[in-house]
Amino acid sequence: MALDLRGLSPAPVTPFTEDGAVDFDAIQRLGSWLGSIEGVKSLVVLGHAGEGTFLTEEEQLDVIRAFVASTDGRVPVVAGITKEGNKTAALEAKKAVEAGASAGLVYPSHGWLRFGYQKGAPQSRYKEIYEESGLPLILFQYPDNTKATYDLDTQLEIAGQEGVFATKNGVRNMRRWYTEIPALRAAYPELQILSCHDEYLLPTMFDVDGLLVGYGNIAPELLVELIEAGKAQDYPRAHAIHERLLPVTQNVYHRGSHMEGTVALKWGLVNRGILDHATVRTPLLPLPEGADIEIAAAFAEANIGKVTTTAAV
Ligand SMILES: N[C@@H](CC=O)C(=O)O
Repeated sequence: MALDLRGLSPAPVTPFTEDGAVDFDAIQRLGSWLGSIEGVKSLVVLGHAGEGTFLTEEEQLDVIRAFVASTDGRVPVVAGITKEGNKTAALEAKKAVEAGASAGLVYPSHGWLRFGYQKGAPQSRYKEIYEESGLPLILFQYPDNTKATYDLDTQLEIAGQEGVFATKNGVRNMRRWYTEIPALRAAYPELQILSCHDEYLLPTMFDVDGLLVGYGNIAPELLVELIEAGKAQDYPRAHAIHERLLPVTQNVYHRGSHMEGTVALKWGLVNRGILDHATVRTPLLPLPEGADIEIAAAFAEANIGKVTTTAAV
């Protein structure tokens, strides 16, 4: 029975202490709060929002364990699998299983971003990772404007492989979205389709089973509602949620680069009362002066306040 991600899968940040170590107390606060929200189906760690590739291998495994422990194992943890070679990625997945991960989000091999991929290579990556680790896998579709975006045939072949049960789609090209999502659905009705278009979720909400997003760190309650509205094909309700979120979306995701979004997410969590500060690891840099004040104003405008559940404090 495949893991059910038909709802919200936030990609939690990795909190750090002010001197740069992984902050396990903050992971406990963040994970237990997110995991307590109805509609949250998994926590996806070690992705971009989680600064996964900025952690040592030992820290990566500790982070998986800590997020599993934060919900007493009730909410499955999905681990980002990011190593460049198939063999190294497969071993990474195997260790993630040992640390308690229930599924893996497989990133494209980094070099493909610059050079593109050989036909068949992405399929071999998923196959080798699954064969070595047995970890159920999520197909990760990168944006159309990168060379690591998979054409439809490649996606269909990966989606049909043993062990692949979901896709996280961030293609950011609606022409492709409108043809490729229906084609994936028609070929594999059981494939779980998740959008990750953090910076403009609304247009994708009516075709998906859920969201796998960094945005889920800071406004999980409203995103769960947005998913429900999308599934009900209730455009006015979805649009109203989008409008309410807009100041936050603009201040977190409509920034200079998507990388800044991760830093902004941490400021968002400061506003929610989950983090005390927004320390990140380089090459991420602090946001320009004043951004924290603008983010706080955006949360106030959207009427998103501090978390009050006892699990979080
Ligand atoms: N929304 C982003 C998050 C990065 O992992 C994406 O499109 O993948």
